[in-house]
Amino acid sequence: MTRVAIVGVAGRMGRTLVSAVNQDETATLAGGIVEPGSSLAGADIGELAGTGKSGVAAVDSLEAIKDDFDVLIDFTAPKVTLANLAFCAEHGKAIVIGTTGMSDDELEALDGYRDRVPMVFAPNMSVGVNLTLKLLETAARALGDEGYDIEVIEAHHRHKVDAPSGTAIKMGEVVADALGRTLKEHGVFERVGQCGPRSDTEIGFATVRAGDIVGEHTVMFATEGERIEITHKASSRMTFAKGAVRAARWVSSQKAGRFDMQDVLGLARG
Ligand SMILES: NC(=O)C1=CN([C@@H]2O[C@H](COP(=O)(O)OP(=O)(O)OC[C@H]3O[C@@H](n4cnc5c(N)ncnc54)[C@H](OP(=O)(O)O)[C@@H]3O)[C@@H](O)[C@H]2O)C=CC1
Ligand SMILES: O=C(O)C1=N[C@H](C(=O)O)C[C@H](O)C1
Repeated sequence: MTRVAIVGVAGRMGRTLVSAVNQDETATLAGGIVEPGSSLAGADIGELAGTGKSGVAAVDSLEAIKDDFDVLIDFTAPKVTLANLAFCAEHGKAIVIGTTGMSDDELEALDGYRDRVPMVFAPNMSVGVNLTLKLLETAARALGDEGYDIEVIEAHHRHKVDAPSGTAIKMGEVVADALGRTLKEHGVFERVGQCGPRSDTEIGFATVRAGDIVGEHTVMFATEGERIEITHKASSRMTFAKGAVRAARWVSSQKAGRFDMQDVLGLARG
């Protein structure tokens, strides 16, 4: 049994994760953490998630449950995640990180833990998106140098705080990498006013924020006379949560290292 604790347990993903751990026979709910000082500390995390009483009370510090869990699942915010990584390094815990929107400095700080913590870090834990990344690599290799313009379009709910989504950036990186380009040089994240025609090699990003959209991503390869669109649509957060629980199980038997969902799913390059 993998003993799992969930940070941000009252959040959209936190509540879905409680439900996903409950449905998994190989994982057990060992703790739920809310923000320090939160009025939800002490509440039953099953009741918070709407799945019924679990007998596990939310706490507002990891210290309080440090002996109770093996793997932390963290879908919160960059600064919170980095603090939790430091805790995991100090206490010999593994971690699954779904948090997106990290700056370059924050990503560098996260990477600094790769020799001290077994971690899975992925902007999207769904099986479908991770397979889509493979399809994109193939499409980019076949089309990218043949005069096809590449654009990444994503849509999410009105509450999302980072843009473009971590998944959109990852999709852009996969395509750029397959073509020997970088997003630093070729990514175009804003077009407004007299911005001129697109260049042949740029990879453009467009963002929609509206209503309750769970998460949709399209990569478009367009040329004179045709376009190909590769689209993934998530209709339930459960797809991310199930992936995260699968990652928790997988990472619990790994040594220190930075892994992603391609490793968990056996899709990584050989
Ligand atoms: N990798 C993937 O597959 C996916 C990644 N995500 C990413 O996960 C992250 C969270 O998304 P979502 O669940 O929608 O966001 P929410 O805002 O709903 O949830 C975040 C939760 O973290 C809590 N929190 C903030 N600070 C702390 C702290 N110090 N200790 C404990 N809890 C804390 C927040 O509490 P409060 O509200 O009180 O501030 C909130 O409940 C985002 O970065 C999102 O992009 C989302 C879906 C899938
Ligand atoms: O914030 C979300 O909701 C999501 N965030 C992730 C991202 O930024 O890519 C993954 C998913 O699309 C939902």
